[in-house]
Parts: sequence; structure tokens; C-alpha cells
Amino acid sequence: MARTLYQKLVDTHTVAQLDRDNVLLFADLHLLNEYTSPQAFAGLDERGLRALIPGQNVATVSHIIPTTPDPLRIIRDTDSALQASNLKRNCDLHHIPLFDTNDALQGIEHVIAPEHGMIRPGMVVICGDSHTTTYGALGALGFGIGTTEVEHVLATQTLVYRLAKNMRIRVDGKLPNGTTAKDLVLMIISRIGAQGARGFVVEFSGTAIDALSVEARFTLCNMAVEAGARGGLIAPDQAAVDYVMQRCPDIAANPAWRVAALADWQALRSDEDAAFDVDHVFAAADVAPFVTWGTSPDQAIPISGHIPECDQENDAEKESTERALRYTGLQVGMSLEGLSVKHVFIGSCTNGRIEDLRAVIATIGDRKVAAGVRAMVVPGSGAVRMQAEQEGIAAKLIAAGFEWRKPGCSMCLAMNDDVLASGTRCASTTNRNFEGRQGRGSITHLMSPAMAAAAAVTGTITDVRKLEIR
Ligand SMILES: CC(C)[C@H](C(=O)O)[C@@H](O)C(=O)O
Ligand code: SF4
Repeated sequence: MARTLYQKLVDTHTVAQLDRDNVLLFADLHLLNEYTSPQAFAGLDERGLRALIPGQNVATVSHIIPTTPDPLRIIRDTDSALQASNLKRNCDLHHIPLFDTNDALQGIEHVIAPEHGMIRPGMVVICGDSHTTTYGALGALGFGIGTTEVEHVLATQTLVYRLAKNMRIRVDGKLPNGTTAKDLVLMIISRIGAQGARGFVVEFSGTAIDALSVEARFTLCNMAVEAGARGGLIAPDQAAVDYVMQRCPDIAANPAWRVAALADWQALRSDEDAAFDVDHVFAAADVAPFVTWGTSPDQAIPISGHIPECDQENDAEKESTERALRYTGLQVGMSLEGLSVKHVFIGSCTNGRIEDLRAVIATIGDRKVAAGVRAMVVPGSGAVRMQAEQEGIAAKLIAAGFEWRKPGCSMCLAMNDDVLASGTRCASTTNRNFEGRQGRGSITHLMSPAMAAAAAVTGTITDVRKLEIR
């Protein structure tokens, strides 16, 4: 029977079919962070269990780590410090490799795992974090789980997994100048809704997807979860294979392994006549720089657009729109262009990679951060940070007035000291604009790195296409 890429990934990892809707799924890799693992380890301790296959687990400190220049990266908040020291203790006890606070390569899990060659096409990757969907960019099935499930995966390297339905999102054509994968995904989410892919694993395909760099594909699959998807996949092509081979020298250098890997990876695509439960088609030409106006990632409009009237007949939608607008201090009919921002945040597992930082530099040219604006760049990992320093990106950012920080989640969700003051409006390259996400009362506008860079140098939300190149 013809199968989708998703079905193939599930089939190769099914240990047992539990019932019609559930399988026991094997995890090739389980990623852990300090935030969703403590109770899971405590649960194992209570039962006298140890991680079953420690080498197929990797941990990092990401959410609570300070990003200030302090080389020791000392965590002052006692609860957070305890989370980090617990993770260290637990990883030592269970022999799980850890990117600890003082590790030069530490970073956000979804940035470090691919860059170290840990993610390869055909894998199942699980993590107690919703943005694990990122790995679909390499043809790996990644998804987030809760802390009780983390315990189960540690103990058995498997998970009771409810099967998802198949959705295909096809995007053909060429993304217009000044637009990126971030704009594309914001457009898709604004069209299908924050719950539009709920219960589905989405496969992205089409000529516009083929043309995306691997890092741009990470951005796209990372945000699939913001449409409610349980996974986002892209069939691995030559670009994905090259990306992985460059990071897996042991496979690349061993002829037998390389041939076997390439044969496996080539089969990782949906069969011609595979059936999808839902199909969506979008034109790349319709993408413009997108910016969110509300408190849900689907409340996004093109920069040239206006905040839309909601469906007046739908009480729930009316109430949530009114609430969102009250929170963001905006009104129906308003344009976002020219709206002043006091803060700019560039980073996160969505847009904290080297290509994102290159886009920032290309946008700002010789401009400086506008007076009265605080702009912060937080690379997604130590490796990204080092590369940006080698390429001269860091020096340019600092000269332009940006704060150049150490890696971590930082102001994506403000679990460390990088917290916005109430009422502060922020242009942000992150993935969630929920109420209070970047600090109580803070207002988040999601956008691409180039758009955030344009906001930093102008002090207002600006159409990057109108910014003269210099
Ligand atoms: C803290 C963690 C559980 C959470 C997630 O699952 O996504 C966080 O990373 C986020 O982005 O909101
Ligand atoms: S960067 Fe943001 S979205 Fe990504 S894992 Fe950290 S908190 Fe979650």
C-alpha cells in the first residue's frame, strides 16, 4: 500500500501496535533540557531505574541560562540554579551526555542537535519540548512530549504514541525578495489557524520548499507546531543529505555506511499515490513580510495589510480578538507599519542560526540601532556564536549598538533575567506571541530576522523591502 513519509517513519520505529490508534514507538534520540526533565528523573529514582540507553539521550541547559557575558555563566536565581545542578547530577548518574552551562557549545536543544550531526533523515527524535518538530527539516520525525512521557522514554527508549493524520502543504513558486521561511510560515499559520493542523503531521513540499536552505527549513518545521501540528516534515533531498554528511564525518568517510545511508534516505519520501487526509496549496508569490498583531501566531498580516475585522458571528473568535487587541494596544483597521518598538530580540530556536544573523547584518548595512531602542542578539548555540564572531558578524552588531549575548532561549520566553518590562513593545524573531511570553505585560510582534533588523535601525515596524540597501 502506498505510504506517506510520515507513515514510513512510524512503521520503521514501531515496536508494537497497541491498538488501532496507538503504537509503541522507538526513539533513536531523546533530548532533554533542565526544565522538563527533573520530575522524570525523580520518577526513575523512585522506581530504582536507570536510563535504558544513555548514549541515545543528550541533554542541554537552555531555558534558564543567563546570556550575559559572564564567562562562568553563574545562575543567580536559586530555583533555576537548582534546575541546572539537578540536570548535571542526573546526567552524571545516568551517564547521559550533557552540554552544561559552562560548555562552549551549549545552546538551545533544537539548534545544537542538528549542528552536531545528531539528527539524520529517517530518525525519530523526541524531547520534552514542543519545538522538536524542527527536525522534520531533515526528514526526521520530531515531536514534543510531557514530563511523564520523558520518564517513560528514559526508562524504555520508547513511547506510547497516538498516530497522527496526514496533511500535505504544498508551496510552489519563488519567495519574493525580502521574504523568508519565517514569512512563509506566518502566512500559512494565519491562513489555516493556530489549530489548523491539530492532530496532523504536516509534510511540506513543492518548488518553494525545495528551494529553501536547510536552516530555513528548520524555521518552517519549528513553527509547524504553532499551527497545532504534531510534526512537520520535508523529504530529504541533496541539500539535506549534504548538510548531514558535513556534520557526520564518520558516515561520510566510511564507504559502506555512506552507501547504506544514502539508499535509506532516498526512500524517505511519500509514495506517488499516497493518500493525505488534508491537502493545502499555497503560492510562494503571495508571501510578503508578515508580522503578528495579536497574542497568537495566527494573528498575523502582511506588512502592507491592516488588522482585519474578525468574524462577528463567532462569539469565541470575537472575544479572543478583542482581548488580543486590548492586550497589544491596537485596533481593527490599523497598519503595523510605523508602529514604534522599544525592544528588538533576535534569537531562539526559530531564528537564532548563522543564516539569520547574516540576514540581520545584510539588512542593517552601516546603520545603527535607533535611539531609544534596545536590541539584543542571542545566538542559538555556542557554535553559532563562534561562527558569527569568526565571520565578523558579532563585531558589526556590537558596532551598530546591538547587545551580543551568550546562547540560550533568553527572551523567547523570559525564564532567565532577559525579561521585558510591562508595556514594552518588542519586534521579535521568536515563535510565540502569547500574553506575557517575554515578560508580564510585554507585547510581542513576531517577524523575520530581516524585519526585526529593520525595526532595530528605524525604531519602528518597517517594511524591509523599503529599506535602502547600504
Ligand atoms: C519550556 C518548554 C516546555 C516550552 C515548550 O515545550 O515549547 C518552551 O520551550 C516554549 O517554547 O514554550
Ligand atoms: S528558544 Fe523559545 S521556543 Fe525554542 S525551545 Fe527555547 S523557549 Fe522554546
